[in-house]
Amino acid sequence: MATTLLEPAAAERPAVDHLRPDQKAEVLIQALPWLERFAGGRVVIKYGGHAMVYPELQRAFAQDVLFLHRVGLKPVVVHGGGPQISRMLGRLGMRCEFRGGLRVTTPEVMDVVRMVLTGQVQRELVGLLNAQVAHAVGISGEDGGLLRARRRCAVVEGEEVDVGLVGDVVAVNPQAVEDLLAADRIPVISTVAPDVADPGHVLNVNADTAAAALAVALGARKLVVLTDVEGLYARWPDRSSLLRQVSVSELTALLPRLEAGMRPKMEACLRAVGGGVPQAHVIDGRLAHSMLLEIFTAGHMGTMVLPDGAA
Ligand SMILES: Nc1ncnc2c1ncn2[C@@H]1O[C@H](COP(=O)(O)OP(=O)(O)O)[C@@H](O)[C@H]1O
Ligand SMILES: CC(=O)N[C@@H](CCC(=O)OP(=O)(O)O)C(=O)O
Repeated sequence: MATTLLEPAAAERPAVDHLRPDQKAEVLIQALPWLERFAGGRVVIKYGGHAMVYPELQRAFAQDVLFLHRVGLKPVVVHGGGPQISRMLGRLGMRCEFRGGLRVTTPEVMDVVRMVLTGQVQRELVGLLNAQVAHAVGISGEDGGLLRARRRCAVVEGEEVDVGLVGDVVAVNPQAVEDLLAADRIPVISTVAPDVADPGHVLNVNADTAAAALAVALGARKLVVLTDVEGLYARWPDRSSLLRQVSVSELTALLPRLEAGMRPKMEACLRAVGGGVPQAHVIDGRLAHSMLLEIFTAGHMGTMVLPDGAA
């Protein structure tokens, strides 16, 4: 019989079968308060390119999103694809450069970014989510006026550096996403956005940044950012310095010392929590089902960013 995303083959179940019946029941009982707390709530999930490299992790991610949807939450997926864009640039013999965590984006690179994000990564993700029941619908920041962006610089050693056609989100019109949520769909969003200063052209928006702007505009209960580390380390790469919880003020103080990829992520968490999202999390996408564990169990995963005074 064909295996579906929600119903794995019996051979794939031993991870649960080693539990005693009372332990299995306990897992279900413990999830109940979290199911109640987040029922009907919107959760914006940023699925990073590094977290989607292995097929079994992609499958676990899809199962988690479908689980959230099935139990009555409203998941909204914002996907990255940095490694996938870099691979395509390499295949095309084009230059690939990052400054301050942002890709240096020439007009030629922008064509590749748009093609890979909306034409490849988004398509594959929607296909994966729709393998069993077709709830997922892919859209990009260009569709229905969803995102508008303005060109921004990167900050390298305190200096502003031009990175070309890179944008920061300055306006969100969430109506297209609202329509999909009202129809019980799972929106899957690529982060290419028209330039407010030049609407005929598009800008490359970091997916963390876009996820934060969308979480605020949608009134999300949580922003969950999946990446390829356990969370935020206070003294990277010292693995004993993982921060389980950090306040907005603490993170603001830490931000100038953060390197490359982690900087846009933590800026995004600050933006989300500063904009009224109660919690933002950076969790390990290499751990299968980390998102379910984060949302439905006590003792959260990764790093949680909270407003000042909420700890
Ligand atoms: N303080 C830090 N804590 C954790 N990771 C860090 C830190 N500083 C830099 N990093 C790097 O940031 C990377 C995550 O960012 P990135 O590669 O852009 O991921 P993604 O593709 O998920 O957006 C980690 O793999 C790690 O190498
Ligand atoms: C401006 C900028 O850097 N844009 C990113 C967009 C994709 C992204 O953010 O992907 P991840 O989440 O996988 O890193 C890029 O071109 O790689």
